[in-house]
Amino acid sequence: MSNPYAHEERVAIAAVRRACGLTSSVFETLIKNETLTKGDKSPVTVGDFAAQALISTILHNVLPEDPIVGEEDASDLRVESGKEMRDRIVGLANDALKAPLAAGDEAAWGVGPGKELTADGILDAIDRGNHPGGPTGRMWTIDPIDGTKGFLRGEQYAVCLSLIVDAKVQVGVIGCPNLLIDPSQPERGKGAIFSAVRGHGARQLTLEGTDPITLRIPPTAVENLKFLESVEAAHSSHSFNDRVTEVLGVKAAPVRMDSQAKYAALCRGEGGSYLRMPTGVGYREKIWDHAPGEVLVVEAGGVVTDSRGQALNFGLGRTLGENFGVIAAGKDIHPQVLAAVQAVQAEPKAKV
Ligand SMILES: Nc1ncnc2c1ncn2[C@@H]1O[C@H](COP(=O)(O)O)[C@@H](OP(=O)(O)O)[C@H]1O
Ligand SMILES: [Mg+2]
Ligand SMILES: [Mg+2]
Ligand SMILES: [Mg+2]
Repeated sequence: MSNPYAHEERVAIAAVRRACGLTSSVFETLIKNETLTKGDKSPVTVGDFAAQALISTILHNVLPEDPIVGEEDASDLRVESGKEMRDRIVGLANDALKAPLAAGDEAAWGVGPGKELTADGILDAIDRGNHPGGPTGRMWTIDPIDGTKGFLRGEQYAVCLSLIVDAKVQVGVIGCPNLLIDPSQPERGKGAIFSAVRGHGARQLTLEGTDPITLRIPPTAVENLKFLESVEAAHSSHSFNDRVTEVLGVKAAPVRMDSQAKYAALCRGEGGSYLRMPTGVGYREKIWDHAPGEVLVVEAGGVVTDSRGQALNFGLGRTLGENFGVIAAGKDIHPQVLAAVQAVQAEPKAKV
């Protein structure tokens, strides 16, 4: 069967690629007062807002009926105190919209020389990401910069976009400007895009859209895996992972990496398993933090569940609901990792 989402995938790759150009150039010039702290104390930069405006504008131009679940909203930018940041974001988003057409782009998508929006147009584009999510219909998720803390440290981050249809992720695209194209050939440089369509495989491309490689998670013995985990101890429990590592007899230390680059790394054979268990503060995982990664891993031959062994539910709204953690791994070892997680949970003093 031919790829039913070929058009959506092409648009998503073009939007993510353009947004990766924006975020890379923002990083070079980011200055201290260009970051806000949100209500949940997490950072958001001019890059996050501008990249969401850019991706949302392209989606709206190409697929105007599709709702968008975006991480950011423009309320802090609409007030007088937000003027300086607003002006900078409008400039950045318009520079990215106006940038020359790259391979795969079409002027009809509202990009290329001469394509600019007013400040209100940019703020409205950000706020089109206000869809509440839910169990039915089509919707896109945008995480314009996933791993904002990694972005600010100059480490890993990812531009993440997915199409969910009736609660199932059908298309996932993850752009990783700081990830090596090929870890075994560092001289090839950094910048990769990962893309998957349900039932139609997972691929890696360069940021320019060249050199496609099909992704397959290679089989690995459980004792040889290296868990992938967040850098930020507040985002998932490092001590829980340490206990799972002991229970499984895994020798290697975990690999810490920000953002959904972890899902991408897993797909090309790095690590073997991504474990994200809650820290116990009642945080609910957001759908945009997992939707593209889920379809990517499944299409690369892996399995993604929570700690009950159930599939993640993308139909509950903007979050995944009550937090039972996330376990992603190759098909062959997922059952063993899941069993070890459940064994650690059952220990009298589970270090969750
Ligand atoms: N207490 C918490 N527990 C789990 N995830 C959290 C969290 N606080 C924030 N996050 C999410 O963790 C994401 C980053 O994950 P990672 O640690 O894998 O890089 C953040 O995405 P953003 O950076 O897009 O805000 C944010 O949505
Ligand atoms: Mg954030
Ligand atoms: Mg995120
Ligand atoms: Mg983000």
